[in-house]
Amino acid sequence: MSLLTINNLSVSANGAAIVKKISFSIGKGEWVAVVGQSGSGKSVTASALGQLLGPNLKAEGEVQYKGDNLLALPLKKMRKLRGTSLSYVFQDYQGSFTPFLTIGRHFDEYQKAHLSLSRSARKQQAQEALVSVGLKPEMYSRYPFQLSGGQLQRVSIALALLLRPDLLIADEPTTALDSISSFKILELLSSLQKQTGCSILFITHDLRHVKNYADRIVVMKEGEIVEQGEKAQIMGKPKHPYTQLLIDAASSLKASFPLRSKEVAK
Ligand SMILES: Nc1ncnc2c1ncn2[C@@H]1O[C@H](COP(=O)(O)OP(=O)(O)OP(=O)(O)O)[C@@H](O)[C@H]1O
Repeated sequence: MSLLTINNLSVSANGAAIVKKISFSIGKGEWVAVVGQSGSGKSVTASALGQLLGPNLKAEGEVQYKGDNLLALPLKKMRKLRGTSLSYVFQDYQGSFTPFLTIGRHFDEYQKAHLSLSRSARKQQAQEALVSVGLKPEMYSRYPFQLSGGQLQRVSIALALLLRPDLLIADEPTTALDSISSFKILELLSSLQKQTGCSILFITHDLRHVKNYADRIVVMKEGEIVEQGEKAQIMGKPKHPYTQLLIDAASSLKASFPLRSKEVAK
């Protein structure tokens, strides 16, 4: 069953097309990966879904979610949906944190905006969320600069999933991390997806990040979808030469993917 359906989505900057009439859907509980090289329009597509485009960008088309076209939703309603229905994790996790606020304060601000819980219930919920992403509850009192990149990205994921959204949009969440931390984040997302049943829209330029996790793959090039389908078909029998190029690039990079979980100490 489809959770979100994108129909002829286009994004333009001052009349110049960046994303060109793309259509794909995300099923309930499905992990859909959007792959393509830098500049192919992946992030712009992800941002368009939650009305997060820069002021000079214009989106057209339809993004159907539970009977609404997200592109046409009044901003107030869209703000309510962000976090509760669709949530984001970004590559630039550092930028999502205010340096002089503790991790606990970040949770607190978010909880106060969306929930009506007592102070102690908020703290308990936040600490449980930290534990759910493999962090110690004591991290609650730390400042962002006292955490590693991988730990901070885990906090971003805990925050993004706090309100149990239907869809997590993960825009290159591992790009700024070393390969072992990246692997751990991918494993974490996979296990959280199983626990919560959320769908994941995973944006990446690196097909190695896709092969263990995605159900379906959408390949973008210069703002267009050149191919989409089940992972086995795309990886095993790509139809488009560009997809083959991405596969070749991924297999020529002898990095530490895929590692087995037990080889990676926590
Ligand atoms: N606000 C903007 N104004 C004008 N052009 C933009 C804007 N944001 C993005 N672009 C352009 O749109 C194109 C697609 O950008 P996008 O960030 O979606 O690429 P991407 O596939 O996510 O690349 P990467 O993997 O490097 O993040 C690029 O050519 C980019 O320069």
